[in-house]
Amino acid sequence: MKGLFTALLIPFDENGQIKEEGLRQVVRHNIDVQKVDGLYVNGSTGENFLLTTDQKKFIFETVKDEAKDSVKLIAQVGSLNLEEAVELGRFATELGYDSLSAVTPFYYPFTFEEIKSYYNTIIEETGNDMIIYAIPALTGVAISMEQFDELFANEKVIGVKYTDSNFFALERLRNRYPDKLIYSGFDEMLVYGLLSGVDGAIGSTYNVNGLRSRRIMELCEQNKFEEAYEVQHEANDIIEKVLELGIYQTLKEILNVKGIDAGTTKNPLSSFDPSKRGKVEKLVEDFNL
Ligand SMILES: CC(=O)N[C@@H]([C@@H](O)[C@H](O)[C@H](O)CO)[C@@H](O)CC(=O)C(=O)O
Repeated sequence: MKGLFTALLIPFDENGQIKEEGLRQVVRHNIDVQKVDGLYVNGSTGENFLLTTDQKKFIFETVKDEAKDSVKLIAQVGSLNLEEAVELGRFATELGYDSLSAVTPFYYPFTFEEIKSYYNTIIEETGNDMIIYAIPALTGVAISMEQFDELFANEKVIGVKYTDSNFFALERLRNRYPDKLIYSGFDEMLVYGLLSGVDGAIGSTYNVNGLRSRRIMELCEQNKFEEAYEVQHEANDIIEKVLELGIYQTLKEILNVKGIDAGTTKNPLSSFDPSKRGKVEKLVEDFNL
């Protein structure tokens, strides 16, 4: 379960329906061209929180059918509706997903006891492993070291997708839990995560920049940190432009420019502004995406 995982983009049509053939093309592109080690399915990048339960299930099913056992598969099942999270967890587990993941419950000011109960319920009801999806910037939920102690006390909690810029906390977590899986969640900080000893990375830009990101990982493994940092600079030139133009819209447009049917985003997310297509074509050319 170590290595480079793409947070999968999901192609939608103008009516918000999933484009199955496009989804299969995006899966194949990640496996065959970006050569990732795994896919993180129905995460933020997959616009998960805009979908119906049936759409989430269709995605789990289609991705598994296309990927088979060629890469590791993590199913993000987090939901404010715990019954839905359990239903999705059972469904993905029966499909053979290697682990579940779930975002910390958000919106309401949940206590840590409520958050812990949420994770333990999903694990008890599914029997699968769990990777905590911690993203304080979007959920407002920060997990303390002591709280990680309690979550990691459940041996089925195998790790955390650490999407935060607190590298002191990351270093302390790595030091405290050498046997748990820690994934870097911010692609623009991949090299710092690797320096902190993460076991892998999960991110959106690997849909289009997986090969360059793998290079950063390889250089860090070889202790060639200056060279790794140079490649991170290139990756961040791409990420800066992608963020400026709209992250998910632009990542999909890069794939569309390359002839992969990545469709569009789902309402209420706005679709890509076609007047900016020239900027995307230049990005693809300049960085050999
Ligand atoms: C909010 C968001 O999209 N975060 C991305 C990052 O890959 C992010 O897009 C990237 O670092 C650019 O900021 C991932 O952490 C999200 C992720 O793994 C997911 O799709 O669940």
